[in-house]
Amino acid sequence: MIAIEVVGLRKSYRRWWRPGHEALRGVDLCVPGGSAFGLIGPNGAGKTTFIKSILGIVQPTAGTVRVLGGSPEDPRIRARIGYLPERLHLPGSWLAPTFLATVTRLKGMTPDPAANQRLLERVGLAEARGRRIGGYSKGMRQRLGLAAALLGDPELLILDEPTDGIDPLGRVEVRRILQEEVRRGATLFLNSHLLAETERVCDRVAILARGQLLREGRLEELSRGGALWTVRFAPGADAHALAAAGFVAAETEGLYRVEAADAAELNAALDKARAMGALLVELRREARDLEAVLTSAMEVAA
Ligand SMILES: Nc1ncnc2c1ncn2[C@@H]1O[C@H](COP(=O)(O)OP(=O)(O)OP(=O)(O)O)[C@@H](O)[C@H]1O
Repeated sequence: MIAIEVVGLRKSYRRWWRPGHEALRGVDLCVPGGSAFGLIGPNGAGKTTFIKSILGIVQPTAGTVRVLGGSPEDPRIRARIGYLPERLHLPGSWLAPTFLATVTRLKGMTPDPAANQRLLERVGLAEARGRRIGGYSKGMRQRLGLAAALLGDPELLILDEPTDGIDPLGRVEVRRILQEEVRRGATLFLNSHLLAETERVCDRVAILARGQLLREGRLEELSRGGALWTVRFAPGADAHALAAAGFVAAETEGLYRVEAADAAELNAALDKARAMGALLVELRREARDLEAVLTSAMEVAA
């Protein structure tokens, strides 16, 4: 099943006093059901516009959007989605249980006080349930927003910066909740500027910049694309000769790094090493972290 299918999505924000700004410039994207999908990109890339478009909050200028097999404007589809917006507007004079009960009703479900209490416990707000929301800290408001998104075990969770304002230990808890949701079978669509968070939670990633998709794919494939290899030779290898063949000695004895764009280049380098008596005992490609993947995608696009 495909959870989100977007074809040729464009969005121009028009203001009467200046020409329209094109926030999305022809985005095609397919998010498989059950995946944990991370959208990353620099400020102003169009990530929030993309999220609002797939939720039907923003009307696309062109293109088609299908979510859970239907239109995001269909209330029956919306009821199957849990959404945490980037900017939360919460009623300050309310208590958290009242807020959750109201959101439950708005989603067309019957409020279940016991289930909502468990949800507040799950997001770490059990002790704050008797306090007015207006007195909550930014992180607490964010936790409440997450609880609202989780109401009714939605099939698709769309979270825009879910850990914004949440302290480091709280982030670990949120990450655990997101992982539990994916294990339950929910599809997760996450926009986070914390790359380490996306890296830990998501199995697929898309990079958006200046309204266009630069890269998309499985995280392990995107991070594999590097040309750097770590090689271990058996003790006794001639370091000087290896250096001349392009093998740079690493911190640990016997370990070397070599750059090779493809299998042919790598094997040519290894043949040279073996010809000088070096015996290969270990070989692995250096994985790039998400920051390196993003940086290189941005450099290529520049
Ligand atoms: N309502 C709006 N009216 C006019 N321009 C807008 C509006 N919303 C967003 N934009 C513009 O569209 C572009 C994309 O904005 P968007 O908020 O989607 O980016 P983003 O990737 O979510 O950014 P950030 O990471 O900083 O939150 C920006 O240039 C922004 O100024």
